[in-house]
Amino acid sequence: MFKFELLKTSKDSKARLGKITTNHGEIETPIFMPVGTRATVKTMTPEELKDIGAQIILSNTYHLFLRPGTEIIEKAGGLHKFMNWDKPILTDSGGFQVFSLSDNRKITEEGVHFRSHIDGSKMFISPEKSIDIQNILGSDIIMAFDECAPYPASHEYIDHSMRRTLRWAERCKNHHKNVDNQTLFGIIQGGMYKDLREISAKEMVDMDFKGYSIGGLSVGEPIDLMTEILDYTTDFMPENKPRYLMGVGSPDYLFEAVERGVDMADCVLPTRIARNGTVLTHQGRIPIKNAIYKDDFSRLDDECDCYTCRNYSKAYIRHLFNVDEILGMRLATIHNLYFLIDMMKNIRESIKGDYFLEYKKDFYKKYGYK
Ligand SMILES: CC(C)(C)OC(=O)NCc1c[nH]c2nc(N)[nH]c(=O)c12
Ligand SMILES: [Zn+2]
Repeated sequence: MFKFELLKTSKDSKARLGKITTNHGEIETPIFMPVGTRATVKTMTPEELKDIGAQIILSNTYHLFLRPGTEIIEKAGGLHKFMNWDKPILTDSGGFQVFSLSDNRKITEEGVHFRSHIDGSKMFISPEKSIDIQNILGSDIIMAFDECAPYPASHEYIDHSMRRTLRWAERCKNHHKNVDNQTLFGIIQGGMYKDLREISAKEMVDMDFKGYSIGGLSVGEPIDLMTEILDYTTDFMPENKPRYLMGVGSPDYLFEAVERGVDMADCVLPTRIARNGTVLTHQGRIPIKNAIYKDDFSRLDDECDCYTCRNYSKAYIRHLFNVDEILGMRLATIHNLYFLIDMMKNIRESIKGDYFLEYKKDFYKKYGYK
């Protein structure tokens, strides 16, 4: 089953509070979703994810199709069982990954021919194939197969790509049968062109999906351009359906997205930068490997009460990174994910109490944003 309840919309911005109900549990929005591309949120156990408050995680059609392959996951009884995660899972459709991971790919009306980035073997994914794979994975929310167009790109290229993505979305909708257990979201494309974003949004809304993603943003464009296109696009999206901004996950991008009416976001940022020792704190990012922390016995962030901050010092975590100990990556990941998940909890509280814009201003000032 799938239900989205819009609980409150702010008076002084488009920020809103919602609740999504799925077969595997409820999701309070706005929400940040940790990315577990290959059936694991890197370095974290499911128990640790629950402990930091993760409500839903992402996984990826393209990567799991390549390894371990759908046969193994089917035999395991689906992705929830395979990875021992009994809360909601959202899978991305693989389109984006094909475009960003594999070279010498060929896009045709039928689908995308590409070579596996693992062993170079010839592969093919179509809208129908993507739906079939996601059906085997058994994720609660699945994505239409789209082309996430490169940035920058000409109006002509984006127009052509966006219209093909619309035709692919239609094919996904027609092919998707498991509607009771899996909910298909359409993905709005259109690059940085408002006219194309409007066409994509209106056509997608006409196809009546249960939720909509905004794709093709945070692809390297300046944040002001991202927020301008996002602000324009959300106005064409139905109030009573979730809005999911893909690939967004630094604190400022999340605040800007929520302010413009976005309910869901995902990004590898917090987990990826944690593994190379960049820690998110309320005073901005800190490079924990830096020697200045070698005898600093304070916690990573004096306002954080995550497992890492309650039990370890900067000096210890810097030591772990310095001698390449895996625990360092784990402790930094726990903290970075908790930081964003807790920030989103505070954002939900601020919308509830009608002080979202004030909270954003305070956060930006402390963090060092403009
Ligand atoms: C470069 C990063 C990953 C930061 O952002 C984007 O590319 N943002 C766009 C994006 C992320 N994930 C997607 N999945 C799909 N199906 N389509 C998309 O457009 C995207
Ligand atoms: Zn912490």
